[in-house]
Amino acid sequence: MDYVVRTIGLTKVFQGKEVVTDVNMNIKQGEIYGFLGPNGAGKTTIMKMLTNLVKPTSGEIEIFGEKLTKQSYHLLGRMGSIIEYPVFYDRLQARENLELHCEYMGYYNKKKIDDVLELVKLTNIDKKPVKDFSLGMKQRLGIARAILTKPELLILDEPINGLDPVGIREMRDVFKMLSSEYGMTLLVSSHILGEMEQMVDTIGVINHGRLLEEVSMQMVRDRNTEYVELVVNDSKKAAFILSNELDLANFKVIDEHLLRIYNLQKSQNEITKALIINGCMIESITKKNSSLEDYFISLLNGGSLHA
Ligand SMILES: Nc1ncnc2c1ncn2[C@@H]1O[C@H](COP(=O)(O)OP(=O)(O)OP(=O)(O)O)[C@@H](O)[C@H]1O
Repeated sequence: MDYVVRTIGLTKVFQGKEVVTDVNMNIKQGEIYGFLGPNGAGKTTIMKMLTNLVKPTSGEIEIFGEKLTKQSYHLLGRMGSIIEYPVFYDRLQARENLELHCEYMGYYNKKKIDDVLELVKLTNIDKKPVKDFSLGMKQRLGIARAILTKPELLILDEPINGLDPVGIREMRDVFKMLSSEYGMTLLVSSHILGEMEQMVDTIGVINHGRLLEEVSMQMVRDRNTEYVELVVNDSKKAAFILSNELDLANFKVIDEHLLRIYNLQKSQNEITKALIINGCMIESITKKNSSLEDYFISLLNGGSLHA
């Protein structure tokens, strides 16, 4: 397996406080890797270590198979990033900011500037200084700048912060396109699960500086089974009917009124009928999906992701 990023025991201590602890993360070539965790979990600090903005206290970082050191300018040149808020020359226009970035990076191709502006859907911006941009527009401009030199690895800290739902969808499409068409590898952080779940291939869940889980999104989806929720007057009685009359075994009594039936092999009609005939009163019967949110929240020990 080719990994674009690997960290081994990555740890950071700020003023005696450990904010990143023994993180071993693995980002595969060409994937979109999502970093999920509440504010203050340590996402930004890890991203800063990956881009040499912060020095690790201990542990190692490998990027493109090479160990990252203070002198790794050649590795940094193959990366693009926005960490925390993108900073621009506020009184200049978007295009002027991008031209300056090209010069700074030793890269000049005016055609590319139009391409990236179009890609992030920043239009009708001529003559407007960046200081008049909305937060969403600044995010788009930041992404345009980060992809201008076609990096192989793109690191984006909360890139969809400040975007409206349409903007979020557009950015998601841009990220997917960068990964599928340009083979770019992306590391994207967010504290909102809903933003991540439709976009990433692998998710790394981080809390209190620890990587709690690194798992493919497909595996997470497979784990989330559908079930039928039954609200009845007497769940013990209902359980008896389900197993004796309908031969069902895969259900769970949650409390005295609530049951969940997994891997349903009978129709809801059959269940309702059997329960009623046998004298059990049904208040409701609903098909449900145990949400991804439940899964991640249980992972974070009941702590809310929306800090
Ligand atoms: N330069 C610093 N000096 C001291 N403490 C710091 C420094 N930078 C970050 N921290 C602390 O490290 C912890 C992790 O912060 P970090 O910004 O990495 O979290 P995060 O998951 O990115 O959250 P956010 O989304 O709020 O940026 C926080 O408790 C923060 O206060």
